[in-house]
Amino acid sequence: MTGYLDDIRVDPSEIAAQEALYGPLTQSIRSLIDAAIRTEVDSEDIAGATAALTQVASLLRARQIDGSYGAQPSVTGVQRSWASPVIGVRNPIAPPLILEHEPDGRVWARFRLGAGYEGPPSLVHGGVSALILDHVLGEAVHASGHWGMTGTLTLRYRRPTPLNRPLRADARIDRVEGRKVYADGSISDERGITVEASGIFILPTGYAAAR
Ligand SMILES: CCCCC/C=C\C/C=C\C/C=C\C/C=C\CCCC(=O)SCCNC(=O)CCNC(=O)[C@H](O)C(C)(C)COP(=O)(O)OP(=O)(O)OC[C@H]1O[C@@H](n2cnc3c(N)ncnc32)[C@H](O)[C@@H]1OP(=O)(O)O
Repeated sequence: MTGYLDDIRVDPSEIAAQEALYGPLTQSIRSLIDAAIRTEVDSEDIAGATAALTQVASLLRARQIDGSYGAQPSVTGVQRSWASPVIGVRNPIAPPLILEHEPDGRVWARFRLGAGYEGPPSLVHGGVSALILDHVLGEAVHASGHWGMTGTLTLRYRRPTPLNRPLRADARIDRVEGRKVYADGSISDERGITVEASGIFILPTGYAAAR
């Protein structure tokens, strides 16, 4: 059965080769998203860009996987995350976050969010903060040797989160109660915490714990 945690293994050098191939494409599309939001070129140039992009899309569509990215071959589950909207090497809407893991289980990342993540003018959209915190808390759960679906995610937006400034996300697990793992985290700017999160991640009925 295809499940949440398919574990299909491939050679790490193949993963590195794919990262080298797809990483620059993704970065180029990220830059394109920002360019499209902020461009002020005239209508002729917009029409030209639209035509060129239609061509690029049909080039990429010549051969595709069916449906979503899903579970792909991986040594560690890494490629399962390549379509992630938070860390995905193949997802241009991912900022992306480059996650660091501490020996004590804490997970953190430094990042910046630009024009594509705006909510209130010049500020980060609250749903984007929720997306990031969901993922980073989930990673802390996974780093602790558990895994689970997000059951409940509670956020407290303490101060506005600025666009185009250095930000940091942090997460750690608090405790494990049966199939439920409780995790906490935050997003901070240079002045301190802007958003706090706590989450309950639940191993679904019928699934085995990760390790
Ligand atoms: C994509 C997710 C995981 C994939 C893992 C893949 C690879 C791992 C690699 C890396 C992972 C790294 C990072 C993770 C990245 C991103 C995280 C994103 C996560 C998501 O984006 S995920 C999508 C949103 N998420 C859902 O789509 C959940 C939909 N939902 C369900 O799938 C079920 O609803 C479920 C499973 C939640 C529970 O179902 P169930 O049948 O297993 O649970 P059951 O009823 O038996 O309850 C057992 C005990 O949990 C309590 N309980 C039940 N529900 C609760 C709730 N909602 N909140 C708080 N407590 C709850 C009960 O009160 C009872 O508590 P008690 O034992 O004390 O009585």
